Amino acid sequence: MKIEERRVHVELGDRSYDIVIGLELLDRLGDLAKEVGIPTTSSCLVVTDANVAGAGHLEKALASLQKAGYKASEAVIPPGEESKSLSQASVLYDKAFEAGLDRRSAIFAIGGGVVGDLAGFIAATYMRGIAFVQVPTTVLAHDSSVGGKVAVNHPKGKNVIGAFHQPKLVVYDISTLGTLPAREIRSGVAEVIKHGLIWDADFFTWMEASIEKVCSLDPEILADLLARSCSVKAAVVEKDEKEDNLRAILNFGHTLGHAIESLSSYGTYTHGEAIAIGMVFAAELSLQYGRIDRDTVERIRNLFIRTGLPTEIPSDLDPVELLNLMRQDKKATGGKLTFVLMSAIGHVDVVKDADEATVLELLRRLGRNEQ
Ligand SMILES: NC(=O)c1ccc[n+]([C@@H]2O[C@H](COP(=O)([O-])OP(=O)(O)OC[C@H]3O[C@@H](n4cnc5c(N)ncnc54)[C@H](O)[C@@H]3O)[C@@H](O)[C@H]2O)c1
Ligand SMILES: O=C(O)C(=O)C[C@@H](O)[C@H](O)[C@H](O)COP(=O)(O)O
Ligand SMILES: [Zn+2]
Repeated sequence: MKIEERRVHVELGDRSYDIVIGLELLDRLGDLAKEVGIPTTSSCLVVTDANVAGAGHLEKALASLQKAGYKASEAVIPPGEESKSLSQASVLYDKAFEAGLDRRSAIFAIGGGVVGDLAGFIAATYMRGIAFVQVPTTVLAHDSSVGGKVAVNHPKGKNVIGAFHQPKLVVYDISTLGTLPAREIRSGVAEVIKHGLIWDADFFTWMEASIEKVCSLDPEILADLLARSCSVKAAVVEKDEKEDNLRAILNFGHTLGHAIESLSSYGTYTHGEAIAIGMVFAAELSLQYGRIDRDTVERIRNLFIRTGLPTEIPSDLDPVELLNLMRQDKKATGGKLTFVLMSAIGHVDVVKDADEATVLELLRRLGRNEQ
């Protein structure tokens, strides 16, 4: 099967790059890297996880890089959020030295958000920063591969040790999504829905009409969907690369979502599942503030339910502990609770001093599954 390749440009001056979306792009990875000027004269390192390697995607990527003249070494990390750690970063620095990477070398991140965030963090810091190429292999990674946020986790919180380091190129081979478990497809769709909710009401309405087709991975529909979702992300990042203000809207649903991930030790919910719960909570809080009506909240909840995502706050998570974690969120300053709240579908604002009593009451009520 053939589809027309889509390209989304991210305009950031001398840090600009393209997101190339299409089928069987791994076979062209080496040539695409050469086109953006990554030299073949220095060694490169391909980072992936064991599931992605086991699905055959690493082998393809290595073959393509070698065919294009790159001397490529590999580093395969254990799958899962636990790998986004300083100890795993240390293992990768050792690999980078062993592979002889120099300041003109590049790192290729082939995988989901975990691989992309971790490998990007190594690229941002090894020898004070070298080039990297994002090769997303999950639906969710349409978000993580774009925008340059790279990080590892710390016991104090998610993504709290990190940097802004833009990739040179994003190669999104949607053929790789064929081996992705169904749960991970749904998880990634949560960030797509987020992009509609924060920026593009028509996109959200289109998702309501097409959600079943989206989850069935029809390549044409998928390519359109991912290009449109990446375009929202690119538009926001172009306006505010380092999250001085506007970029915080990309954190819609993440104040509670990150707290849920952290309190459940990153083991129970995927990132997409946690932020789906967080987005429904943010919609409910927006309703409490009189910013949107009940029908809008239910429209949002229904789309998540139809996607197969959770929407209820887990009753085993203590609301007070969730609140404490939300106070430490990166968006919060002076310990004040910060939420991204809606004023309509497609429109959100950052609210910097949400009332703690209101938030706690809502956490308690929704944790008992009352509406
Ligand atoms: N940097 C950002 O802007 C940003 C944005 C969103 C999310 N994130 C981060 O991304 C991470 C979540 O990313 P994710 O959902 O992609 O998780 P992930 O990287 O853990 O991938 C999900 C699972 O799918 C497996 N997998 C990946 N590709 C596969 C394929 N093609 N075939 C078979 N299995 C495959 C992985 O091994 C893993 O088990 C979180 O750490 C989150 O914080 C970062
Ligand atoms: O790119 C951004 O900015 C985002 O907020 C995108 C989020 O989907 C993503 O989960 C990001 O990693 C969260 O950033 P953080 O700064 O809250 O850790
Ligand atoms: Zn996210």
